[in-house]
Amino acid sequence: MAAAIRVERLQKTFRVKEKRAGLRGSAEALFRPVYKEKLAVKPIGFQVEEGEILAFMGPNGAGKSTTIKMLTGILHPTAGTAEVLGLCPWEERRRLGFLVGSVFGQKSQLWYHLPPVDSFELLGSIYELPKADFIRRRDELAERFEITPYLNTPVRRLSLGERMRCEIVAALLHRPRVVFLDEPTIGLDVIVKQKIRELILEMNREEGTTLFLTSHDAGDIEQLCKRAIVINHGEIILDERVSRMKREYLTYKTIELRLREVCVLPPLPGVRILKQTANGLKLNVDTSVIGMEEVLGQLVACCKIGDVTIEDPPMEEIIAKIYERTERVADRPADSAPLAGGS
Ligand SMILES: Nc1ncnc2c1ncn2[C@@H]1O[C@H](COP(=O)(O)OP(=O)(O)OP(=O)(O)O)[C@@H](O)[C@H]1O
Repeated sequence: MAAAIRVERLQKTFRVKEKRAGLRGSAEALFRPVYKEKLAVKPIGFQVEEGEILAFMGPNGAGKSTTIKMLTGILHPTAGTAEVLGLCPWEERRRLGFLVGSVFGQKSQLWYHLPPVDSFELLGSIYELPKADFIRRRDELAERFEITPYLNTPVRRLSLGERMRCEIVAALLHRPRVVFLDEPTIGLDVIVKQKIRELILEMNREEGTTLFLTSHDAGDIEQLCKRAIVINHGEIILDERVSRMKREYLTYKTIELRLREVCVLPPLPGVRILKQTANGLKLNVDTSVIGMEEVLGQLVACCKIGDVTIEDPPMEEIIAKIYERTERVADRPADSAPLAGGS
């Protein structure tokens, strides 16, 4: 399989003004600014195969967006090389634009006061799509992403989930071979998140699109990706198959229940009660010990449930576990198995 994305020793340093304390410090900084270097992305390297869905995950400020911006040609790196579909993103940005798409969960590419159909029209012209092809593609995507009813509604009146589906359609109009999705499910509720994930998977299956996905959400990674790269402080700390990651780092979930009456849960191995009130129960489930189906089955059998939410461990905890294990591996003899399994 060919590589869709190839990155070698890619690095980005920002020059930032140093902050100084107090009023006097602020005045001095205004007239005699002192700059310092901020290493946002340390030299990193990886490859993404064509048709692969790669999760690029990490906590706030880890360097995910900076990496995506370099791979889409928005930012020039300080050093290193990258190729996306054989093109250098920052030198051949225009050509690359015809081959890749991007969705930024926190930044819209749709005109806020206009209906999506107008933004699509404009994008169709930018991508030089022949009129008939454009209309066929737009209508096919609108149907698949179930946005036909909102095509003529101004974006400002759409819910976040509706807008996100329109954003993805906008990114796919020109049949890109690689799509960068930066936090595509941020701020969405569980059901809408699930829908967006299904649509993303369908797009990969049906069109063979390579997907580069950043997310804080362990659920996105578990459900969408086979491989994940974890970045922290601008450095890749893990490049691993998601199945293995799930076994080693995503080993618990939190279940929160709203109850209609008091519930007495029998002791279950791997299940710890975090909090219990007359009408609520919060549990920690170690999924390496007990399956979620079994726990949910027991809960349904024993309790009158009003509502249930299931949460993945926060990213910070996953990172802490990775470091913990890295340290343990570093203590092992040199001939033992490496931490990063790659793809
Ligand atoms: N234009 C910029 N000028 C100076 N520093 C920047 C700039 N853009 C990003 N940074 C810094 O670089 C580091 C990496 O930022 P980046 O936005 O890539 O992180 P991220 O992993 O995408 O985080 P988040 O999940 O919060 O979006 C951060 O410390 C950030 O403050």
